[in-house]
Amino acid sequence: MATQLSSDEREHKLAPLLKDAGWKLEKERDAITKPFIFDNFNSAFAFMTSVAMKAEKMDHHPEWFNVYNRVNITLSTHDCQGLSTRDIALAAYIDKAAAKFI
Ligand SMILES: C[C@H](O)[C@H](O)[C@H]1CNC2=NC(N)=NC(=O)C2=N1
Repeated sequence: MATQLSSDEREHKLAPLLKDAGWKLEKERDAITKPFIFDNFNSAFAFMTSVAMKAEKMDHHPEWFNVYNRVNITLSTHDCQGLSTRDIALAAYIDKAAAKFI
């Protein structure tokens, strides 16, 4: 069972994503969000496919919204109603995957 990030994890694992990697905390709940822009729909969907495969392996799924070349992603852990280390791990994968398709 996932548990919410501790204050130590927020300081050492979450803060770098917010400071350096373009993720933002949502205002109304404990979640992080980031917009991605690709050259076209094909690249956006290839990226989404890569993230979808990883999400299935992790049994941890993004909330996302796609229009043509834009993908807005929100991460949070429903099981603990907030951010967990699973979101940190998926965010790291997402940033790596995006770099291949942007
Ligand atoms: C039953 C299944 O393991 C759970 O519902 C998984 C699936 N994917 C999930 N994804 C996310 N983002 N949060 C969860 O708590 C979660 N739980």
